[in-house]
Amino acid sequence: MLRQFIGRYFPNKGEHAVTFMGLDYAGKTTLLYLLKLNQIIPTISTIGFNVETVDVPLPGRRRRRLTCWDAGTGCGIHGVYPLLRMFVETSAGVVWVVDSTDRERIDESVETFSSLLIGTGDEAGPAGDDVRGRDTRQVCKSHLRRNAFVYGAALVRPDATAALSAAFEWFIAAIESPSTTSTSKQPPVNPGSSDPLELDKKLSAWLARTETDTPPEEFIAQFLSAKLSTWDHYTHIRIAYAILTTYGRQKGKDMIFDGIENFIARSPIASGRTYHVTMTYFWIQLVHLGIRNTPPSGASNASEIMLVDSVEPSPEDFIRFLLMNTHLLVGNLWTAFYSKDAMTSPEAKADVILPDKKPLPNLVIRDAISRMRPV
Ligand SMILES: Nc1nc2c(ncn2[C@@H]2O[C@H](COP(=O)(O)OP(=O)(O)OP(=O)(O)O)[C@@H](O)[C@H]2O)c(=O)[nH]1
Ligand SMILES: [Mg+2]
Repeated sequence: MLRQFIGRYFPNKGEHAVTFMGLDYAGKTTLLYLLKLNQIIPTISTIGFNVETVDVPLPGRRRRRLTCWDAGTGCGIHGVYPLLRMFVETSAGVVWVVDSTDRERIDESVETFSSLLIGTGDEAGPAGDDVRGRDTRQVCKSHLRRNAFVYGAALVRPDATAALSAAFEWFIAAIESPSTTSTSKQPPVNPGSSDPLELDKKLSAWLARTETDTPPEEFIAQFLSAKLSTWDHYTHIRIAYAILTTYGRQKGKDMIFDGIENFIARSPIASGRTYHVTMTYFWIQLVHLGIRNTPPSGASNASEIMLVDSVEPSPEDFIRFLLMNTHLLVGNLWTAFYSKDAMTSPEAKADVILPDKKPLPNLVIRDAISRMRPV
């Protein structure tokens, strides 16, 4: 089902779709925009995906077009990456980015790579081993089980393109070789990690619901008059999406706060629920970020749209928004930012409190990038 939806909502012109994955701060977004814009741009931790069509360099000044899905870890890697494994299924290949200067986390990167993509977390990294004296490339190589290769590149150096050319030449040959295409479509599932199958089912169920949803205006009217027939996580995400894309953040935010309080007070299907101001704020913030990060439909590829200033998706772009922001399926996503004690406190219920674990992101990289042009 995911494959069909991606094909329909992110159509391409025959180029391969590939996924960039890796630990937080590994350099995925830096790599993506170096390929796209030929410059190092300031990044913030990515939430959801950045999707860009880029012409990757190959030796001899040749180029090859790929659609790259840069999978952000801004909401914590372990809650969201099991779900991303499903996106691997729709990808021709995966670029796993490792920060080779971060010796302390090489093992963690290798273990995460193994457990998510190879499905063998137990036999994965050399846990407890001291990798600091060893070559990063050797550590990574010794754990590769599939058709994979380790390339090194200092992205910030002027000769980065030469290193990337060699890497992408190997990568494209690998994803086009018949022996890899059959296995790459069947990512193994690691039963030990956090419910990938549950998230898989949930995503399929959400996508199926989009096909029978009432139109956005009718849906908003039902919400405001407390007449919706469902009151679950999907409905909440859709309320925030529909209202923010229709009314904008300033007006929409208050409509959502007031509407949810009203709904809980009046609708029998919400009886027993309590209105929670910080939780409502958290989801408004995350949905708003997702909206800002989703290129609207109507252009032939994401890269054309992202370079157009102030174009935002419409209520009809909800499916594209869901596909690019799958972290929103995770109901306890707030635990990456708030401790349980903070979120369940009376103060958090009555008023917005700030996260006590890490700040909510308030800036989207696309805003900065939309002011740049490829060079
Ligand atoms: N010196 C150096 N810095 C790099 C290189 N690649 C990335 N960085 C820096 O590393 C930091 C994190 O890079 P990002 O590209 O945001 O990392 P990411 O993998 O997208 O991280 P998440 O979105 O949190 O998953 C940024 O400050 C980059 O400028 C590199 O090759 N050399
Ligand atoms: Mg990123």
